[in-house]
Amino acid sequence: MDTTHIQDDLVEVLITEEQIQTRLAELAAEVWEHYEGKDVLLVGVLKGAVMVMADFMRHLPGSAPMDWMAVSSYGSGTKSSGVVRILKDLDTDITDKHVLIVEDIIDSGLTLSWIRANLDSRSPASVEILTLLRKPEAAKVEIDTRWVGFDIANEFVVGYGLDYDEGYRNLRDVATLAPHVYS
Ligand SMILES: O=P(O)(O)OC[C@H]1O[C@H](OP(=O)(O)OP(=O)(O)O)[C@H](O)[C@@H]1O
Ligand code: HPA
Ligand SMILES: [Mg+2]
Repeated sequence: MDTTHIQDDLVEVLITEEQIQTRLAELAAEVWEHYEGKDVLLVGVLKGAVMVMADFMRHLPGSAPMDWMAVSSYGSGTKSSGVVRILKDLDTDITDKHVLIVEDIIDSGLTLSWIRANLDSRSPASVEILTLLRKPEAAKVEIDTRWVGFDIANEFVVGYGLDYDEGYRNLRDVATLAPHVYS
């Protein structure tokens, strides 16, 4: 394990742990109201969405199942390759189910637009998207996203599940990474 202190590799905290929790609680209330009387399956996208899923679902007032897909498009760099690979598929048959995709970030949008098309092809009752972060200036494709936690500037961020080269996911806040780390 790297024993350098994580804070030394950061430029600035953009969103604090407290801000994240407050926003996730608001979103959970909206989502619960939206699906009133319906069963919804939460689909997380590994690995980045682990923290969002864990905290978001605990703000829901009632029970909801979760499932996971693992895809990768970023590898070890800071730019999306645009080539999405399924590393792990859902365990659940989503035919006729209401699906809510839970994501950490929409950057270029390439990953989610691919996932959404893939899930749509399985004849679910509905598919909606919730993302903690979105970078409007980085969008390469438009994505219909019903719930967004925070719109952020077009900078590479880490923490709260988001990695650079698999590191920094355990940072509790969302922060910008110092260029010395990746240049
Ligand atoms: O909108 P995009 O430009 O496609 O980028 C967003 C995707 O990139 C990251 O995943 P990554 O491929 O790094 O996998 P990870 O979640 O395991 O870190 C992130 O978690 C999103 O899934
Ligand atoms: O800004 C980012 N940080 C970490 N992972 C990412 N995947 C897409 N954008 C980002
Ligand atoms: Mg990543």
